[in-house]
Amino acid sequence: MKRVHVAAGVIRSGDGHVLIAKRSLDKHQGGLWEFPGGKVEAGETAEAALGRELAEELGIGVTAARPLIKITHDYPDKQVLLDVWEVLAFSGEPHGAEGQPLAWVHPEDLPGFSFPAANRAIVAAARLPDHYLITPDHLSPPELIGGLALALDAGVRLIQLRSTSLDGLAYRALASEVLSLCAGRAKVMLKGPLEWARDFPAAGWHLTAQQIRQHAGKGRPIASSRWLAASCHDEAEIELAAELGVDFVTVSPILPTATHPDAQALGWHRAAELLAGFGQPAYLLGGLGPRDLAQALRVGAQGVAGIRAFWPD
Ligand SMILES: Nc1nc2c([nH]c(=O)n2[C@H]2C[C@H](O)[C@@H](COP(=O)(O)OP(=O)(O)OP(=O)(O)O)O2)c(=O)[nH]1
Ligand SMILES: [Mg+2]
Repeated sequence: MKRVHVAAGVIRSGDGHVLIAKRSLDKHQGGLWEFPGGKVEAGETAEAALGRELAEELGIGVTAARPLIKITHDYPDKQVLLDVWEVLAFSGEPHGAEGQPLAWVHPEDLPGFSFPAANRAIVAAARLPDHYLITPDHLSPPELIGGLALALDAGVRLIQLRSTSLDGLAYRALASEVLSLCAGRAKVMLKGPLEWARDFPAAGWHLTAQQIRQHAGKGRPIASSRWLAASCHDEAEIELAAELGVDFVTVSPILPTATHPDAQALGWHRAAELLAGFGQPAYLLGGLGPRDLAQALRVGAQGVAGIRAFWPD
């Protein structure tokens, strides 16, 4: 079976709602909601197909878009490559030009809609920002809270609270404080023993590579309503993370870093290869800063993650 290349767009309103459309019953995956788009024609680029399909289906003109995620999925009757773009700017007012129902949905409400099976990663990607802040180590809790408050004001929306220099009790106390600070403003990912997860229902969990290996074959360790992420460094870890059903990963180190000068950096090319086979959002980490975002998006990542380059001074 030949894989069908599809271009689809995540379109946002001024107040951050996302546009979805209902597929007509006579179509493949009919009756389910979709991100508007359609098949890439022979000789056409995905970006051109996106513009053509959104003009045909919604009557809008796409003026700026950037890659969001690529998903390879095999339905029993069809193989697709969904090439999903974030539409950054468009002209016109979207309407169902083919009679299809439309809905503007808050990103956090997307999981409540019925989409084709391939769309799980698109929904995750549409809800995640393009920067993942990992807190620096060796800061006192008050310094950390102060820095996080500045980061929130600067627009950070996804935060991993690292723990290595604190004992369990102090980390848990800090985690509670960070969760109150970030409530309604940023998603917080905690790290630590999974037994702690039930005590922090508002937090997602970020697994270490060692935890992915320990949980291999045991299925997703926390409820699917919560964010689950993992730190990956090679293909084997990415595969184990995918089997566990993680929502996103970090992949590192991309470039050599001052703190790990001897670690073998993956480089951009290898990062692209690793991401092509994954199909969930991935943040690239290690020696990168906000200036590397465009390159990270080009190799198929959701965005960039970092510690120093992202921490407000
Ligand atoms: N547009 C879109 N297609 C999706 C999504 N998820 C998903 O599995 N698909 C699948 C369903 C279809 O098999 C294929 C898209 O084809 P399509 O029916 O939209 O193609 P088209 O707009 O060119 O329509 P047509 O001319 O064939 O009627 O991708 C999604 O979110 N958006
Ligand atoms: Mg279509």
